[in-house]
Formats: sequence, structure tokens, C-alpha cells
Amino acid sequence: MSAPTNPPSSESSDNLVRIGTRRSALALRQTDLVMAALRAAHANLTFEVSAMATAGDRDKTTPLPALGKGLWTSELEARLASKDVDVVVHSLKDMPTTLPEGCELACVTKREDPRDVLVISKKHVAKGWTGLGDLPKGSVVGTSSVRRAAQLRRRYPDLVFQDVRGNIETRLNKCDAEGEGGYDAIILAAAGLLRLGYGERISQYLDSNTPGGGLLHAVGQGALGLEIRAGDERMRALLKAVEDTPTMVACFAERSVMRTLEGGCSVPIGVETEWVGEGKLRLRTVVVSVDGSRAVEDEATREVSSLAEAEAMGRELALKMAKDGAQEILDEINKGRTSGAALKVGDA
Ligand SMILES: NCc1[nH]cc(CCC(=O)O)c1CC(=O)O
Repeated sequence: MSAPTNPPSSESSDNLVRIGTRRSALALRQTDLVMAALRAAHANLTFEVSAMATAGDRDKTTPLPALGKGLWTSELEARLASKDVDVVVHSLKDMPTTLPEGCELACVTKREDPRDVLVISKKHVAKGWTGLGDLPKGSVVGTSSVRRAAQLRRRYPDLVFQDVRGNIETRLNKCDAEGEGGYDAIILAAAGLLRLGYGERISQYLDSNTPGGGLLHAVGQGALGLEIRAGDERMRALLKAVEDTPTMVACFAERSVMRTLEGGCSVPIGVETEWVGEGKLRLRTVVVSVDGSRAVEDEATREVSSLAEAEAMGRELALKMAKDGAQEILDEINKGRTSGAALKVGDA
């Protein structure tokens, strides 16, 4: 008789859940938050994290748009398909609005603060500057998002908006650096800063309700999207425990606006959603020309009680915007694009 082999594992593959994620500090933090919530809901299951770098993480020089859609997600989706992982945790705003065949956005968790914020360089904080309005003419503000730069150029034509790449810590360091090539301030999502413990760096909120703001955030910003193999009933049921339905419905409306307007390309579009009593969703939208010279804004408020209704609301508002001038702005952007310079989905 041969020596005993390993005893049967107390965990059959049925109670092991493998979670895929990017390797950035923010992605790992977000995955930890989701995993803790899943553990609390499913004490009988074992969870394991499997982290990897994606094209967007590896290539730090190619302009993001040239990396194409799915630059933060495609490799993770491949691991989902090959059953190396069972679910992937994404920043929802980095997920293309149309997923590859065989993938499903099964769950959206409770949203962190979706607003964009200003972070002022440590070089200047002693001067008492707290908002964009305090920055002198010619100040350099870092953001690689066309959406952010285009909207802010309208309001602050005397500021210079310049690309800034890298993860959140890298960007904060670049912002604070002295000397040539530095930034006076940068724009970031509140959600990433808060999740990584940098909330105290927030100088000004930039949403439409804050004076001096008026910057509508990215589709899905501040929310986490949990992606599974299409039709995986077991994972779908399991993830229900961590779904935040109001967030999920609002984000489906936002994604529908974007999906309708992009027509295969991506567009500088800003949104804000708010539940305004008794199942009513208010959806604000803006599409801006890259130089900020033109913008089409719109808003709708409607009772919404399902994902399908949220998508219908988003689609209808997008079609109305297209008619009211957004299509012209988009055509112009698409015309000016070389294949490698397309504006990217979501944003940086
Ligand atoms: N594209 C990078 C990215 N993806 C998600 C976040 C922040 C967290 C979020 O918006 O959910 C960020 C950084 C930023 O925009 O400041």
C-alpha cells in the first residue's frame, strides 16, 4: 500500500472563491474591503486573492488612449474565462461599458464619495490656497483626464491643465515635488484618496453643488464593479450579499448614457446621480469639447425601480443630448483622432 496521500481538503472547490484584482495599492485595498464584506456574509466560504498587473499598469509611457479599451480589465477577464479566478473587483469607472462575451457585471457595492477633488501641492499650502480660485494665472494643474481638463478650462481659462500619470501615490509625489516640471495642484477622485487614507489632502470638492466646482465626475466613479463569468449562478447569488442596489441602479443609468454616446469610441462625459426621495433618480450629464469652448448639459429625474429602467433613462437622456449638440462635439473629437490618439474610456 502506498503512503497516505494528503487527506481530502476540508475545502472542496465549492467553498473556495478566488478573487482577481490589479496589484495597485488602491486595487488591493478595494479588494480587501470587498473580501471582508463577503467573509462577513459567508462564514462558510474561503476567499483567496490573486493579483496581477494589467496593460495599464505595465505601460507607463504610451498615452492611455492608445492602449485601447479594457487596458485595466482585459487580462483579468481572461483569468475569469480560464477559471483561474471566480470574480474580479474593478473600479467601476475603469470598466468599459460593453463587456466581452462571457463576462457579466454581477454586482456593484456601496459607492464611496464619487466627487472629483483638488489637491494643492504642499509647496503652496502654507500660502493659504485652498481652491482653484486661489491659484494664480498660469498655475499648472495635473490631470490626464480629458473630461476633467475640458470642464475646468471653461471655468478657469487662465489655468494650465497638464497630463499626470501614475498611481495615486505617484501623482501626489509629483504634485508635491519642487522645481521644473512640477504641478501646483492636481485633480483626483475623492474615492481613491479616502480609501488609501489621504483624505486630509483634499483641498476642495469640485462637484456641481460646491461653489467654484461644477465638474461632473466620471461614469461609475467611486463605485466598485464585481465581474463574473456570464451566467455563473453560484457567484451571482453569493455576491447579492454585498450589492448596494441604489448604487448599482444609479451606475447602470450612468453607464447607459456613456454606452449610448460613445458608439464604439469613448467620450469626455461627466455625470452626477442622486436619489431624490421615493425611488426617484436624478441624472445630470455633460459632454464637453476638448478645449472647453462648448458643452451640452442636461438633466432628468425619473422614478426608477430596475436596472432596465435605469438603462432606459440613461439611453433616452443620451439621445436627447446627442440631438442637442453633443453629437457635433463627438463627431469633431472622432474626426481629430488618429487611431492611436482616441480619447480613452472612463478616465485616468
Ligand atoms: N483611472 C484611475 C482610477 N480609477 C479609479 C480611481 C479612483 C477611485 C474611483 O474613482 O473609483 C482612479 C484614480 C483617480 O481617478 O483619481
